[in-house]
Amino acid sequence: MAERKVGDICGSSASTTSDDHPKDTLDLKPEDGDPESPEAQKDQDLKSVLVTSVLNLEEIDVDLYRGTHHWVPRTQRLFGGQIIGQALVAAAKSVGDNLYAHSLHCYFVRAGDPKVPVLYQVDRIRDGRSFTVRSVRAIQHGQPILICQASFQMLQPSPLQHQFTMPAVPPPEDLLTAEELIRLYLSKPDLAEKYKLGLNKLLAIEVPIEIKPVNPPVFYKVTASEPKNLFWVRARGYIGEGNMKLHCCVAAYVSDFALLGTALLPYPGYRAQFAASLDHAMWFHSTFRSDEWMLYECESPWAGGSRGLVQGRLWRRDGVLAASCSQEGVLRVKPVTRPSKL
Ligand SMILES: CC(C)(COP(=O)(O)OP(=O)(O)OC[C@H]1O[C@@H](n2cnc3c(N)ncnc32)[C@H](O)[C@@H]1OP(=O)(O)O)[C@@H](O)C(=O)NCCC(=O)NCCSC(=O)CCC(=O)O
Repeated sequence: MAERKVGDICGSSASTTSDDHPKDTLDLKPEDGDPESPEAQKDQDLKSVLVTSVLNLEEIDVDLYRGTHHWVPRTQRLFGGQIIGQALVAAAKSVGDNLYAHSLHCYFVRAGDPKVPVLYQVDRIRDGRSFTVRSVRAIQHGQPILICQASFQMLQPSPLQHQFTMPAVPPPEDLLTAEELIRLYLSKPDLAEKYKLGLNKLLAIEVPIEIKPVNPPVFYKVTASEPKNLFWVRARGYIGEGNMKLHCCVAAYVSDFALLGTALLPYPGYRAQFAASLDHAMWFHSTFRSDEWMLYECESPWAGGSRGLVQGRLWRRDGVLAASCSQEGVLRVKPVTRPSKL
């Protein structure tokens, strides 16, 4: 598959500036303009696999694209965030540079099969004066696995602007990554053998996202907590200024990671026997860089009927609310059996 510049993956480009009004820029150019320069090559080497692989769809026909997989959860059903991110890439292909993704709504209707690619069929629902809407069916074995609607808007500033306040948390520089935490636990001399296997399996997972939990879990120590979680997240590797639509696609991928588990936090006596996202909705509020640390604030306001509702807010480091998401998932649990103390 030919290497593509960041700018053309979503078919348009708009710089991700810190102000609220991204300026149109040309497609991403290596800093010194010489694509063969060591700096550009370094960027190319460091470029996030999310950009070079996961979100880099192959065009099969008009409004028909094919996506491949990079990382698959141990459940061996496709990661929901991958399907959402690829669907948004497909939707954005036929949307102009002057329009920005502002929301998406999806249903996961069948489990994705990691053994075959995913086809994305785009339906151009409407191109309005200010808003443009696309509908996308993610298809495998001739059946939809995801149905998604995405809406894009022209920039239309307004005097009505407000947001919640970003939670006060330590900066990412003061925290450890998930990998560093696992290595720290593995270094404990008294760690039971049975835990080492599980932790090493976690280390081996090549998730294209870096995560720094704000309140690091104490592995294998089961205590109930509120259904709330905070962690710093960013795409692994370099994406660069590039294309705001692409950063929204990466954020869509990131937003589904570790979100549903928030609903399980109050129930340490249970473990998920069957858990899967049923739907996912997302709203994009301002420009941001998905390859820079962002605070992901997750909470679950409700659970019941073998389902859990979880909500997330992605914050820029400067306190600007970048995106919000909501998701309901099926949560079928069973009691955790612990070895008897006797
Ligand atoms: C949600 C479902 C499963 C609903 O379909 P159905 O109604 O036909 O299925 P169902 O009757 O609910 O049964 C689904 C599975 O649950 C099992 N099942 C049924 N009742 C159960 C119970 N009381 N306790 C435990 N398991 C039970 C069934 O045996 C079946 O397992 P078997 O299938 O083994 O027979 C489907 O719409 C679907 O798969 N949608 C896609 C969900 C998805 O893939 N989301 C994104 C990935 S999830 C994600 O990304 C989260 C992150 C991550 O995965 O890490």
